[in-house]
Amino acid sequence: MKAGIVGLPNVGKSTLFNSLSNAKAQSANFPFCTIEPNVGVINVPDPRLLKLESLVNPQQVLPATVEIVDIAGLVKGASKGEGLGNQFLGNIRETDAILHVLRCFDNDNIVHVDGKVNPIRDKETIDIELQLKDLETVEKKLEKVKRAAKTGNKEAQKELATLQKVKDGLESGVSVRAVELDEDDRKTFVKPLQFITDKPVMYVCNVDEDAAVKGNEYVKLVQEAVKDEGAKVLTLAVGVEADIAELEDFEERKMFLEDLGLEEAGVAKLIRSAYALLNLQTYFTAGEKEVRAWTIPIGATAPQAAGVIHTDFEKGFIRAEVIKYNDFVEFGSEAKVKEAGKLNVEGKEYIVEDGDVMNFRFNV
Ligand SMILES: Nc1ncnc2c1ncn2[C@@H]1O[C@H](COP(=O)(O)OP(=O)(O)OP(=O)(O)O)[C@@H](O)[C@H]1O
Ligand SMILES: [Mg+2]
Repeated sequence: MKAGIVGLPNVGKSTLFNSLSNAKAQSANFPFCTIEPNVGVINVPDPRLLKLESLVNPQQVLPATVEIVDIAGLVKGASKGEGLGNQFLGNIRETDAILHVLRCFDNDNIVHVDGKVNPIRDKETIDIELQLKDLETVEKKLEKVKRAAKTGNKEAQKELATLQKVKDGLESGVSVRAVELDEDDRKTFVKPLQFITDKPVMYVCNVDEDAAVKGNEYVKLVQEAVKDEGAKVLTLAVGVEADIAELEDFEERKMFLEDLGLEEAGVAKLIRSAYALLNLQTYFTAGEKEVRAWTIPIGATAPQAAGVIHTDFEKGFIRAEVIKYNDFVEFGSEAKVKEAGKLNVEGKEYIVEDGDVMNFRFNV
């Protein structure tokens, strides 16, 4: 899974990137600080991993990971080559989800490229740029499809009609995800084009420390503005999150969070929300060598889950031994779970559930 961060220049994108990943991006108080995209890996925090570690005592623990891309800020006209963002929108096309950072804090020392803090206007500016980029994509594709449709090809005519709707929508400021389309047509003709505005989006309201828990007026405006989109709005004191991420010591982190009135780092919540946004879930493997979290789509079968570890596991899948996470914790070890008759043997049709502790049997 891969997520991309977008937003105006100087709104806290790289700061967010730094609070999420252990890669270090340059963040500073001037627009277009970021030029080349930053790519990092996020470890997905999961308290269940710590619990499994304490029970199994493995040589290593490997969390699930998400890749994250931080690009240059976008400005009005970015899609026409204004600023630096446009050339990097390609990096965003390759991601599975968008984190849209909105500046929701006042601070006269931090430059706002459009002069005044206004998250609603900022959001529109970015949306328009992303829509214009998608318009380019659909126009290019339409050229080809039109030719095929002229020859009388029925499928091409259907595709033409679908893409025309997308184009009309984009031209009137509607993101691809909000254009009304037949679900099958969307899957066949629209999904493969990887439109940026078709990706699930989460709005990250970057607030100052005082608003970390309750948000502020700007956040309320954002929530109101996007309520029909069904998109998630997250309030995050991004600057503070970056400071917390710097702390190595667990206790120190905890104290810092308590001072702010937070139970956990906001980025943990953000990552969980991103999982939900993408319909992803986690299963575990727990052996003496390693305890590890794996990411799979909700609804994945046992062989598909095995395939995330290795394609051979999927091809040669025989069966899976499954322990429910709660049973593992209750009985304390695989052997004890077995004794209690709580280890289930499952076949190819088994739909994996979040938190399953799995063992695969396969032929190579
Ligand atoms: N919540 C906040 N409160 C106060 N200052 C903040 C907050 N979030 C970020 N900043 C500051 O804003 C400045 C810009 O942050 P950052 O470099 O992350 O922006 P950016 O969106 O990546 O910009 P660019 O598009 O230019 O790369 C930095 O000085 C950062 O410390
Ligand atoms: Mg930056």
